[in-house]
Amino acid sequence: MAPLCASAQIDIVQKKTTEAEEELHTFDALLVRSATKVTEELLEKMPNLKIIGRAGVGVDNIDVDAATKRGIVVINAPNGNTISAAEHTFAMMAALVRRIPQAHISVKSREWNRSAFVGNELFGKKLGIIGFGRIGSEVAKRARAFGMSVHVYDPFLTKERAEKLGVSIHSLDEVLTVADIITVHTPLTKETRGLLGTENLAKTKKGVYLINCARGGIIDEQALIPFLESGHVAGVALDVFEQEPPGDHPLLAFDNVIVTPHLGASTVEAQLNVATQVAEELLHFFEGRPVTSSINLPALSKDVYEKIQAFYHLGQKLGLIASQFMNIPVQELSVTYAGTVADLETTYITRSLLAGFLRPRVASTVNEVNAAMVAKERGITYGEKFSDETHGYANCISLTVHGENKTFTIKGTHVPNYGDRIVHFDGVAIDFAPEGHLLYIQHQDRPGMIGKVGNVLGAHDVNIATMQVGRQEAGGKAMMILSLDKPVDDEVLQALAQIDDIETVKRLEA
Ligand SMILES: NC(=O)c1ccc[n+]([C@@H]2O[C@H](COP(=O)([O-])OP(=O)(O)OC[C@H]3O[C@@H](n4cnc5c(N)ncnc54)[C@H](O)[C@@H]3O)[C@@H](O)[C@H]2O)c1
Ligand SMILES: O=C(O)[C@H](O)COP(=O)(O)O
Repeated sequence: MAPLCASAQIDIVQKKTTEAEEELHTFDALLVRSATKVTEELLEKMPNLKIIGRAGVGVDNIDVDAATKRGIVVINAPNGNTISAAEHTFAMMAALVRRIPQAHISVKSREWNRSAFVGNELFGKKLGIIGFGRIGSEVAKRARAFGMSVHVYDPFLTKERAEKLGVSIHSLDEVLTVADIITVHTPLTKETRGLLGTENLAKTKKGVYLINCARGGIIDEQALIPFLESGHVAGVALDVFEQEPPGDHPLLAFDNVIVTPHLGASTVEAQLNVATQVAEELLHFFEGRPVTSSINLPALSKDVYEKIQAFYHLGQKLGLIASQFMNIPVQELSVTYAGTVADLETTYITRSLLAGFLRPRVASTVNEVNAAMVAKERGITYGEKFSDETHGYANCISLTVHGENKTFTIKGTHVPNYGDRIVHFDGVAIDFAPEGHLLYIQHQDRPGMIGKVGNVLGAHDVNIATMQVGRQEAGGKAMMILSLDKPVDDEVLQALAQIDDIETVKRLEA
């Protein structure tokens, strides 16, 4: 939190959401740990919210889809508590096989019963790890130091990474059947909920030990009961529960089930790490700098951000202008990158362009977080292409919009230390800055057109800042793009449209 406390721009309110009902609508940012449930209902009460920071890893307490729909960025602190969670898992493993909690209670009860607490060694045992990300791999390192062999199931794990960490990759069934101890380290998802349920528990070795320091529900708590009763499962260590707190849960009655109250990340070090990480990201966000640990935005490093920043702005302007020009339903946007921009992280630029395009069309907030989702909802598809055709510029972004019976193409370039320029507009080569109050006029290429337009605008007290003209061929289709000191109203548009040889007049705000 220190970075936030040091910022003069940030006011910090530290309360439970239920205690802040009256103020909820005022907050720009929300920082939470796992106990706060960020539901759609809560988000509805927070119309000002722009970012949610999870001071930890798991975001299963946050309705990320609902946040994305509202254009709210969700960030987490993905590695600040990894070591603490891995150490806690290992502490639970040792406690489980040596029955330390039970022995502790016994001695505290003034007993001295050494024969009741004969345990097992970890040395030489097969450890099954399900989910081999940050925590799973740290657990593996510690297991190897204890002389255990490590058998991993993770559908996304590469052979190279497994070899590097000295573990063997297996199918889920193989891990279930060979492991003496199984520890789960996946997120809680549709696929992992109940992963160790009746069917899979039946495949485990008789006398297996199980550990869940990841998320309640990965091991099905109800399914576990008969396996404990029969002695098939020798012991279970749980730091997390399907419902937290678990209340009077039947599992708590088993002597060989050892538990902690979701303490994996509860160390001084981990809390300092995650709080600092998420606070720094939050400040970056409000300073308009890239955030690197967003759940609902592609990751962007500072270096990459600095390179794409200019194109990000250009993309947004291309989308904005195209959307107003094509003020009809559209089905498809096609973006082509050429020259230096084609080598950059274009996903971000495309998202920005999409957000610019959608902004004049939707009432709700649309930004690079929810642009793809909003486009999908409205049946608009989009795609990226790459080309060598830069039209003589160092870089060129070309956007083609496909609507019913009409297609429109706009191309722009970014000139360092000069700015953005639109260099092609609806088939005509032109050169204007996509800024401010613009007026598009399509007309026949005849002498005197500029004067006539100037007269109408002058008569309505509208000052022209710049004027660019272009045409396909002499005497054919021609266009003017004017930049004005103030927006024009419908009366001015009608007066311009009445000039002979003017075919279309459109207001474009950029
Ligand atoms: N107890 C605690 O206090 C505590 C602390 C930190 C993290 N956690 C939890 O630990 C878990 C792991 O965290 P992490 O930082 O290692 O995450 P991670 O994203 O680095 O790793 C998760 C791994 O699970 C794998 N995975 C995903 N679906 C899978 C599936 N169906 N089968 C097998 N593997 C699958 C992924 O490929 C990934 O490698 C999360 O649930 C997190 O919320 C708990
Ligand atoms: O996912 C996590 O980071 C852990 O479950 C820790 O959660 P907590 O910080 O809310 O204890």
